[in-house]
Order: sequence, then structure tokens, then C-alpha cells
Amino acid sequence: MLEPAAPIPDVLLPLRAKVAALAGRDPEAFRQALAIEYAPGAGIGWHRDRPQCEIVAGVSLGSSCPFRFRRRRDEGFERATLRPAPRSAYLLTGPSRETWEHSIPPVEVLRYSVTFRTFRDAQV
Ligand SMILES: O=C(O)CCC(=O)C(=O)O
Ligand SMILES: [Fe+2]
Repeated sequence: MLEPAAPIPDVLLPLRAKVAALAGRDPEAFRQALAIEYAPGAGIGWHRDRPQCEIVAGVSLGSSCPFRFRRRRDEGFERATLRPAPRSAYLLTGPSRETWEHSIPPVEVLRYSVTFRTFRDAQV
């Protein structure tokens, strides 16, 4: 049985307000917050975020790292790499959200991310 998660901690609300302004959405639309610690050697494998999510807004903290993207083409993968600066934010919307997969190879220096997500179904 699913139960509602705890509310987003107050300490994250100013950050949520900033990414919401970047996305042009109400802060309350970002109903999930996820903080990830990447210790040296930790990364995240290729994936697209779950289809129930709509906008993914991320804040990159600590070290910079390659943020890799790929999408399948007839002849193989088309690839792109961003390098989000520490204390910068990014939005995954449109094709970067729906079509491209993303991953982060094992980091060399400690990094954190805080991601906020809106949901397609407001009831989720
Ligand atoms: O650490 C990041 O900036 C991305 C994290 C990520 O891809 C995710 O939480 O789905
Ligand atoms: Fe992701």
C-alpha cells in the first residue's frame, strides 16, 4: 500500500522556488525532491526518469562532472555531454527529458545533486 511521503523539508524550499522560477512554474508544482550524494567513484547509469515525472529541475553542487546524454539513431547513438558548474541548475524538459537518456560516470571528487520533479498527474 502506497502512503504519501513526508513533505519536502523547509530547508529546500528556497532552492525549489529558484528552480521553479527558472522553469516558469509554481513552486508547489515541484512535488518531489531528491538529494543524491556522489562519493568519489559513484555515478548513475543510463536512464530516462520515470514517465510519471514531467519536468526535472536539478541543482549541481560540489564538483563539476560530465553529464552525458545519448539517444538512439539508426546508425548508433548520438551523444552529447554537459558539464554543469558547481551551484548551477539545469532543466530536463522536452526531448532532453523524453527522448534522450542521461548518465553520470563515476565522479572523482564529491558531488551532490538536488533534483525537483513535477508530475503529469497531479494526484500522483
Ligand atoms: O545528479 C544529477 O544531476 C542527476 C540525477 C539523476 O539523473 C536522477 O536523479 O534521475
Ligand atoms: Fe535522471
